[in-house]
Amino acid sequence: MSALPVIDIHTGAAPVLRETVLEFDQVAVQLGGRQILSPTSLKIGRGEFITIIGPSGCGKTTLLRAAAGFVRPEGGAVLRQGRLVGGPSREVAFVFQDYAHALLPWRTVQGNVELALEAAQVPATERAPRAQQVLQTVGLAAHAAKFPAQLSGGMQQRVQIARCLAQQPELMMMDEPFGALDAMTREGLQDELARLVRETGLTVLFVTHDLEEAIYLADRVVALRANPTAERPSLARVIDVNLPRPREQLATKEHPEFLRLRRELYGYLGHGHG
Ligand SMILES: Nc1ncnc2c1ncn2[C@@H]1O[C@H](COP(=O)(O)OP(=O)(O)OP(=O)(O)O)[C@@H](O)[C@H]1O
Repeated sequence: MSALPVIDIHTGAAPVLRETVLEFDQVAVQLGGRQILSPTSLKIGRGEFITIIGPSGCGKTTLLRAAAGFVRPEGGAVLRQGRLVGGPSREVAFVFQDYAHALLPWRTVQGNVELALEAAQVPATERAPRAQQVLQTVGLAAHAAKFPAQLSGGMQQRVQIARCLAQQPELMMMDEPFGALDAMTREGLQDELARLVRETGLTVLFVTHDLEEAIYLADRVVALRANPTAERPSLARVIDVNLPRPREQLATKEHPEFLRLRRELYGYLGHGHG
């Protein structure tokens, strides 16, 4: 099993080796007769937080869908733990931007979380305590009996995240999960997610249009390019974010390294250079 050298920014200890959990090996995807992803290679280590940025339509969602086995590449391969990804698996959870449609409105918060446990054929008697435990983790234990429509957008998104955690996935794919939320709620959820990832050791691929969010959350930021060609492939940049953790909204975003990264990546969100 290959491994990536990584500086352990949590402890400041000597470089550690991370086992590769997901590998894109020359992955190429065409949709509607158009090349969306040109051959893209990337190795992702266990517990890494990868954010993906790039202009609209450059294939960010497509990359997540290929990783989850929803899209079959016509070139190259996606490997999970060294094994070819042939289709969807419970080891990979998906969090969508549109929480309102992701949750079942006629089920309570707890009922929505239990859905993941039903799908995994967890015995009925174990479902309630496990759902309650996950709801505790995301701070929603007191709201277990409510219905989604009785919750704020941020809380509904936490229910969706709780449902994914209940699935006990290895990888979490998050497609602009906080895109529809107001700035305050969004920042709160960013910090909560960073904590959850630290505690669970989950590996996350997170698509966002928000450059600050991308840097704030990431161990590495992956910048994709639209309309790839042989000379200008999909993978524009992969940038290490060596900001200390745990991060803080004000202190981290004022850190000189944060500002340097922000300047460096600005061009890749359609501001002219890419
Ligand atoms: N099933 C499909 N058939 C044909 N074309 C598709 C299909 N799915 C996506 N596309 C096209 O592929 C391109 C990449 O889509 P994708 O959703 O991956 O981009 P994205 O970078 O996530 O975009 P956005 O930032 O706007 O969400 C887009 O031009 C989209 O219209």
